Amino acid sequence: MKILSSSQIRDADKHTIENEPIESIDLMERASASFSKWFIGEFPGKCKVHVVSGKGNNGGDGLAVARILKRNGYEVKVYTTSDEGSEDFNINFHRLPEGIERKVVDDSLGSIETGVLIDALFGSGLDRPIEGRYAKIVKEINQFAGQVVSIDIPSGVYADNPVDGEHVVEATHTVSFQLPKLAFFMAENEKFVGDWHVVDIGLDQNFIDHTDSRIHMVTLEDVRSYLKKPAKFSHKGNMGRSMLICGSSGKMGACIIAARAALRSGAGLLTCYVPAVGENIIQTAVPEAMAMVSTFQDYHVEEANFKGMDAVGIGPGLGTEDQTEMALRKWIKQLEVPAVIDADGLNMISSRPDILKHVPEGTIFTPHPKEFSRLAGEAEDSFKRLEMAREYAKKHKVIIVLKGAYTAVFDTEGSVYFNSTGNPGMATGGSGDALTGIITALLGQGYSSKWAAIVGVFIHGLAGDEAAEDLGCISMTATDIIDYLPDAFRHVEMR
Ligand SMILES: NC(=O)C1=CN([C@@H]2O[C@H](COP(=O)(O)OP(=O)(O)OC[C@H]3O[C@@H](n4cnc5c(N)ncnc54)[C@H](O)[C@@H]3O)[C@@H](O)[C@H]2O)[C@@H](O)CC1
Ligand SMILES: [K+]
Repeated sequence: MKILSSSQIRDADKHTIENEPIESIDLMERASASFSKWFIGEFPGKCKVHVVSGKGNNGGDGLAVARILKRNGYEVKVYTTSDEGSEDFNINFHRLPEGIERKVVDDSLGSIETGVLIDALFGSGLDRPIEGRYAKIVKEINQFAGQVVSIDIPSGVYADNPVDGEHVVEATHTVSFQLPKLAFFMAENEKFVGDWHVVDIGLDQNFIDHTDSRIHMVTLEDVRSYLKKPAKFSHKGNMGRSMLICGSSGKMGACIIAARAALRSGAGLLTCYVPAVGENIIQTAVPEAMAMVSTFQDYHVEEANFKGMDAVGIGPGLGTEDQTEMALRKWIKQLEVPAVIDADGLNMISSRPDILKHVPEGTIFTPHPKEFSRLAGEAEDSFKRLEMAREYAKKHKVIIVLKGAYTAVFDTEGSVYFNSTGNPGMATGGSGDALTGIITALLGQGYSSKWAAIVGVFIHGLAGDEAAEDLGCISMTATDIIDYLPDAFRHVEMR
C-alpha cells in the first residue's frame, strides 16, 4: 500500500472531485460517513460525544460526523472555534440539526467530564505550530479523562514533517482517510497518534496507483503475492544451502536462535560456522544443522569457505574481537552470494567503515536505530533518520532493514517499505537473531535481497503477533517467535 504526502492526497481529492465527479461537500459527507461507521463500531454504546471543530475542512468533517452520530442515537455536543469557516464547514454548520447542543468557544471548552471527544480542530491543513487560544483548547483536550478520537490526523501533527510545537492532541485513536500518513510510522508520534486506523473514502484508486510514491506500507496481500510456495518436486538441495557465521564464547545462544529460525523458514540445508567452543552446543541444540568448526576456541579468527552456498548470514553472537574483525573483512571480500549482516557484524563495519567498499551490492544490513547511528551518524528525529537511511542504502547499494516498532526496509533505489506486523513484546534479546535466520533462509531460497528483507520482516512480526496473542507481550521470548513461525507462514499461505 502506498503512502502519499498530504499534497498528493490533496491532488487525489481534487482529481476525485473532478473526475468521479462528486461535489466537494459530498466527498466530505462520504468521508464523515466512513469515519462515523468506524466510530459506531468502536463505541456501540450510545455514549455522549463531544466534537471539537476548527474552521477548516477537518472541522467540517467534525460537524458532519456530529450530525451523523446524532442521527444514530448518540448525544452530541459541538464546540466550534468560530461560527464561520471554509465553504464546506459553513454548509455543515448550517446542516447541524436541532437537538445538538452547540457552543462557539474562544479558548476554553468548559468542563467536560464523561464521554468520547472527537478532535476535528486541525487536519492536514495545519501549517504552523498551535498557539494562543488553540493551544489552550488542545491543553483541555489532553486533560480530558475519556478517550479522544482524532479525525484524519491528531491536531498539531503534520503528515510529512516532524511536530514543531508543544501543543499537540494526544489521541487514543486516529482515523485516517483513505491511506495512512507517514507521521504514523515515526516513534516520536506514537503518543499523539495512539492506535491508528484507515477508512476508505472512495478516492480514485487509479489516480493513487499512478501517483509516484517511494513510501509503502507492506500488507498481508503484498507478502502473500511474493511468498514462494515449495514446488512438488523440491528437495533439500534446491530449498537453498545457507550458512550462518555466528557465535563466540558466551554468545552461542544467538547462533542457536538464528539457526532454528532459518530452519523454520524453509532453509533446505543449513550450515553453522562456529568457533570450536560452539561445536557441541550447536550440534546438540540444533541437530538439523551441520556444523563447520573453526580451529580457534573462543571466537572467529579464520576465513570461511562459502563454496556451494546460496546465502550467508553473518553476525549473531560474533563478538567484536580484533581478530574477528579481520576475519569479517576476509568473509566480506570473498562474498559472492547474497548475504545479510547483523549485530556485531554491523558494529565492526561501523568501527572500520573502509570495509564498506567491499560489501557486495544488495547485501542486507539489519541495524536497530543505535546500530544505524553508529553506521551513518546520529539523526535529530525519525524523519531525518528515514532520509539518512534512504541515502545510505542508495549510496552504498545495500538494503537497510531499520528495526523499530515499524521496521522499515530501504532498497537501493530510494524506496522504503514500512512493516505492518509486530508488537512491543518483540523487543527482547534474540529477536534480531531470529530475523537474521529468517532472512538468510529466504535468500537461500532465491528471494531477491529486497523481498527477502520485506517478507522476512513481515513474517517475523507476524510470528511475534501470533505468539503475543497466546503468551502476552511481557512473557514472550525470541524462541517463542520461532515457535510461531509455522503459524505465520501458514497464515500468509492461506487464501
Ligand atoms: N476534499 C477534501 O480535500 C477533503 C478533505 N477532508 C478533510 O479536510 C482536511 C484538510 O482541510 P483543510 O485543508 O481545510 O485544513 P484544516 O481543516 O486542517 O485547517 C486549515 C485551516 O486552519 C488554519 N490553520 C492551519 N494551522 C493553524 C494553526 N496552527 N493555528 C491556527 N490556524 C491554523 C489554516 O489557515 C486554515 O484556515 C483533512 O485533514 C480532512 O479531514 C475530508 O473532508 C475529505 C475530503
Ligand atoms: K484532527
